[in-house]
Amino acid sequence: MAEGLERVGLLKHIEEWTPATSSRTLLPSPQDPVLNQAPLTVGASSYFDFSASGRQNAFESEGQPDVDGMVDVSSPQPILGTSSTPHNPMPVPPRSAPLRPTLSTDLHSQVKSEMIGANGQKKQVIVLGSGDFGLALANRFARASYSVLVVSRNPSRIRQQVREFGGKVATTEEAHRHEEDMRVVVVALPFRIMQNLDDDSPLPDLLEGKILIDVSNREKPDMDPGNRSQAEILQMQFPRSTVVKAFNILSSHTLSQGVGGTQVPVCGNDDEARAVVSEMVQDLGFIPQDLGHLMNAREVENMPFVFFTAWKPALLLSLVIWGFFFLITIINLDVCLIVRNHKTSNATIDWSVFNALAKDNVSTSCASTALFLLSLCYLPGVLAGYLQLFRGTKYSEFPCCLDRWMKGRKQLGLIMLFNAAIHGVCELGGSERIGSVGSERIGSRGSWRYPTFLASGIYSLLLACILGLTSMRSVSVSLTWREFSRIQRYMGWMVFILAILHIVFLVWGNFFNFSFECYVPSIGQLVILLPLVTVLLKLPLLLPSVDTTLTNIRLGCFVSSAHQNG
Ligand SMILES: NC(=O)C1=CN([C@@H]2O[C@H](COP(=O)(O)OP(=O)(O)OC[C@H]3O[C@@H](n4cnc5c(N)ncnc54)[C@H](OP(=O)(O)O)[C@@H]3O)[C@@H](O)[C@H]2O)C=CC1
Ligand SMILES: [Cu+2]
Repeated sequence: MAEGLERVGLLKHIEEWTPATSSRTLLPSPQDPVLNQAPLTVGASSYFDFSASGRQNAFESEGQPDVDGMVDVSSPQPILGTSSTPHNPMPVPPRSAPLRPTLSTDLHSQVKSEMIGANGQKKQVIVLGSGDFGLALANRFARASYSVLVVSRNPSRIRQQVREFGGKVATTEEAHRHEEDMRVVVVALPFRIMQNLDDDSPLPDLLEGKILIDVSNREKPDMDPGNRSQAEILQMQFPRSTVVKAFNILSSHTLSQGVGGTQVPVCGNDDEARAVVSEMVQDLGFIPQDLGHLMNAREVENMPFVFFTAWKPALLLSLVIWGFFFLITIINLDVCLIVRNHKTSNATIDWSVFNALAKDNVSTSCASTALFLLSLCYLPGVLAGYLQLFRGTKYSEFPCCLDRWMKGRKQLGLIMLFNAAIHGVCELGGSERIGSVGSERIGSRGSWRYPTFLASGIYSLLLACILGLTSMRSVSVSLTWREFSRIQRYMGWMVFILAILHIVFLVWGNFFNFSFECYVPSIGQLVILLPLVTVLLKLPLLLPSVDTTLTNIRLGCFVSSAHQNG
């Protein structure tokens, strides 16, 4: 083995201990072809992709969602990937400690020139294992013009398939004999197989001294953050190789569908090896997210187990709000009607009022929830504005609850749209209450209030749909930063104001009627309160002098000497 290494000139390099230096996020520029591959479905975060985009959406247009205030909304940001820095999912541990034996810079240049194709030749990679993931990855590399060698125990089984996408197949022994100059190996074998290699397995010889890309995932999440990652265990098993964790958050389906644009965490102890792998990630149309030390693979291996984490608080809150309004509609519109009828005519209870429960009550609850959630999208931005004015800077963190609230706005916004859409569709069929109860409130169909009430609701919903559409990555990439931010900010507020008007026309004349017929205020009175508070709080921020100060703060200027001194 040592002879083999000397022959390929590696042994003298791999003895070196090179401390890693800096962590770096390899993000493409807005001009990067990767970004312009439209339309890309972005892994798990497709549809209205507020989350992965570095841009702010309508529900984040104020108060700088980049909570630490390091991203300036006034200057163009790369469309994808900016979120990796402010929203880095894990802390990168200090990088000062000496690490494992790593590839030296010389070796890296050698690897790069041979593998990255600096001399005009094809970039090369070995994929170990011909399972679903191994073959999907090999295919993807071949499509990115790599020279791919798939190493299998049974090459004849997959030869035809691999040939079709332009790859080669070999056994481990053949690969070791003929492909010694291929420096990067993707280990696409189940982890337990790597742990139970036979003593006479030829694999260690093949992997010796190479960059090993560990794509393995755990079978269940690791609850103990102190436990070593599979990548670290692999590194211990092959101390003369350089292990880099990457690609594990993708699925074989994503790879074979040609989907790109997803952020792929890359971590390993060697800076240069990470750079090589990051470049490979980029070549496949993904966005490398350099997470530094291999220790971070502990978190990275847990990522595939994350299940709607970001959505849980927003969904729970929306459900509570919806349930509350549903209860109010039942009391206000149904029970109240029964009691009133019973009192006036002493007739038997008319259960037929509940006939509209499934449609009209649901529709009203959805409308109320939508407006309430819309207020919750804008209120934190307004509060953040006051906080920034008070502090005189954007370079300070928001309190924890405000921070989490701001980060949850994208989810709240989408749930708002969902509720508004249900309301819109339900009302398409006509509401019995518009004809009966509604006519008392909004006036007869001939009056100006009824069509204005309808129009404000319809326009609000349509604009909200446009907002949602422009937040889709495939649409947003076709807009400049300025276009995007203007649409999101101004259209967002238009949606909000129109939705408020929709309710104002509904409760017109009855807003100050506090008779509380069934001991609860009307649904209109309840639902309008928070939006009004939000708008009233917003108004002082629009005063020219306040607006200028706030704009300066958001451009990064300090306007408070107190803060500067502090
Ligand atoms: N499937 C997916 O979507 C994803 C998978 N991963 C990770 O990728 C790795 C591979 O996954 P996947 O392709 O689904 O796994 P599979 O079980 O489908 O394939 C693994 C391959 O390993 C080889 N193999 C199996 N047993 C042995 C053995 N005893 N000795 C040597 N080689 C063996 C086989 O290839 P051959 O017969 O050619 O030797 C087999 O096809 C795993 O670590 C997994 O966690 C990560 C992200 C997503
Ligand atoms: Cu409505």
